[in-house]
Amino acid sequence: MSAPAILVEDLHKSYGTTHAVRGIDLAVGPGETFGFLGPNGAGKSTTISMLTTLVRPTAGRIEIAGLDVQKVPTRVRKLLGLVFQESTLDGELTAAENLRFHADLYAVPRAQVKQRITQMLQLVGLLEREHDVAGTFSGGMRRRLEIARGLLHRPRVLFLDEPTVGLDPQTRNGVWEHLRRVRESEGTTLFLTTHYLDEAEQCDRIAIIDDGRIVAQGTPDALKAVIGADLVQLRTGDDGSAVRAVREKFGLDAELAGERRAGLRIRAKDGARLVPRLCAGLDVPVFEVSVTRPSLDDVFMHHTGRRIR
Ligand SMILES: Nc1ncnc2c1ncn2[C@@H]1O[C@H](COP(=O)(O)OP(=O)(O)OP(=O)(O)O)[C@@H](O)[C@H]1O
Repeated sequence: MSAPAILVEDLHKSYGTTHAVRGIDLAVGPGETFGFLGPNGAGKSTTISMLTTLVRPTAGRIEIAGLDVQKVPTRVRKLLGLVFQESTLDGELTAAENLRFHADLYAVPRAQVKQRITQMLQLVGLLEREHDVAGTFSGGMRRRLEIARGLLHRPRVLFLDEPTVGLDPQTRNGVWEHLRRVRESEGTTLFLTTHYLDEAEQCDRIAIIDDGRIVAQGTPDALKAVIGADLVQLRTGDDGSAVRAVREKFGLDAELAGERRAGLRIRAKDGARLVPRLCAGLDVPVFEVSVTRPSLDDVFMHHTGRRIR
């Protein structure tokens, strides 16, 4: 059996009295897309910096494709591709020149460089901009060029720290379309940090990180299944008696939404089926109904008591 692409055991990092990472364990399989989801300051960047040999852990162990990051950092670095929050492209070089510079740094065999650059630019949809200066590229194009560059030397793992932060939703979708193609055609393991819920949804598995600890880990569906039920929200003519009726007639867990006249909330397995029965069975007028499936934000709330933002 091949070694996990990433193996982390009891990882810690302190900066003076700030305990940024407080004992993280995880294993990511080859070819998997793994997301690290958490709010600002949760410890995502610190973790990714340790995984990529840029920051020394205070304690713990990291292996990339079976190699110990602290014992053989130089060998590990060759197995990694990096896309960081801040662009590190040279704006005065063309797209192809940026990639060629990287190919030299990573000693990509000369005979392969030209073809590999063409392949990667094609993969991220930038082949026709090959000879344009990177400084003229939009934010989304720059990010795609960085992804191409990160993959050029065929890394085992491509690390992406907040790969679409600051991009508008449409551009973010575009970047993800290309990341999906990367998964399919290159089979690279992707490890990314994000505080966007929709981005986390794209991952095979995610770890939810808060205050330096992983509070939950699994596939997005499995994590949402822990919440177990849809949220049905109603606004009625008399929310108090509606809550009592839902409990007595339907045997369901209902509560007032908080403020006066803010409605009531019911957790139920199949919200859409419940709604017509509720409307028919309640003796008070129903003004508004909504059914929400559990989101990763609900999962975050469930484990931390807070919203991700
Ligand atoms: N070089 C450093 N020196 C001191 N404290 C640091 C350093 N880097 C990070 N920290 C602290 O460690 C904690 C975790 O920060 P980190 O940047 O890893 O979080 P994050 O989840 O990546 O958040 P963001 O998305 O805002 O980057 C924070 O309290 C931060 O202030």
